[in-house]
Amino acid sequence: MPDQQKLATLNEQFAIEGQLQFNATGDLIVADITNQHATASIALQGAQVLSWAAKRAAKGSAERGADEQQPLIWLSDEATFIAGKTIRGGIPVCWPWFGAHPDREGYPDNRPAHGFVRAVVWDVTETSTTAAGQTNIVFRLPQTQVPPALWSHNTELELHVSVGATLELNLITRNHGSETVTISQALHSYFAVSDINNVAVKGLEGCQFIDALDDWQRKVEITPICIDAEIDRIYQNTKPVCSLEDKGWQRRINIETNNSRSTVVWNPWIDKSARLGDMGEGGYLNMLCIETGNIAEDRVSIAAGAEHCLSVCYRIAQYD
Ligand SMILES: O=P(O)(O)OC[C@H]1O[C@H](O)[C@H](O)[C@@H](O)[C@@H]1O
Repeated sequence: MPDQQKLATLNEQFAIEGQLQFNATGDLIVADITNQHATASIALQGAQVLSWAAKRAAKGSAERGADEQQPLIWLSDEATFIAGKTIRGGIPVCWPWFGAHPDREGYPDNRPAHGFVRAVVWDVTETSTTAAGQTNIVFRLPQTQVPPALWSHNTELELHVSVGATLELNLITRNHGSETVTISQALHSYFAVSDINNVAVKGLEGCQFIDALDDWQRKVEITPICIDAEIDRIYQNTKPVCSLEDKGWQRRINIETNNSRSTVVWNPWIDKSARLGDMGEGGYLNMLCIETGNIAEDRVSIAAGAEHCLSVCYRIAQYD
């Protein structure tokens, strides 16, 4: 159970009647959002979006619900909501490094994969609504959650989430120090799919990728990507739009990005799912990660006093 006093204070300060409320899920506090467009939930731990689903079109309307309410985001049946433990699914924030720490040599193994911000509790600093009926929430990483042994730079990190007819995320890194800071980062979105055998990723054709499953070799993508085995690739210098086509659910998810040069495509398939242990029975069949970020050669340098905003907008469209 989370701290009841903290939960009450959050609701007093930031709840929006009929739209946004803070609730307990396991050990964690979650912001539950509902508005005319969609429902969503976001854990304060990691500022991790856990769900988003569009609302059905009004009854009697000729317009078909954009996706017939299939969820956008996949969350494992075996996800746990335990303080300090990463949650399998949703949209984890990977920062200030993606994957293993870049300086693996000589460090004890206490540098968590994908950085340290996904397993700590963020503050809520602002909630609001817009005339178009969107609900916005801003999270900030508290300085007290930055382990100096892992990150000694004077930076500030915020995640702005907008829940409306689309789901939008803006990850802002501000460099308050006196030296340039270099980060790699990703919004590690797990998408729900009807069946992994029904999907294709389009828009990465022509891009170079690093194949993490083939000795980190550099290769070039030729065709849209269909998945029938484990896949773990970091596409570099990608375009600002790619899409996930799902024949089973007759929908396309457009992934529109800004200030993102890398796209990761990941599905652990059978053996790695067994190793991970929290994917759920057959979970790999119903998810695909397409992650928006800046990784490897695409990592970002932020000058003293400057800021960087990594943005993504997920939009559900008809399958064609
Ligand atoms: O198990 P995690 O630390 O959450 O990482 C899950 C996955 O994240 C990314 O997609 C990486 O490319 C994969 O190599 C990794 O297995």
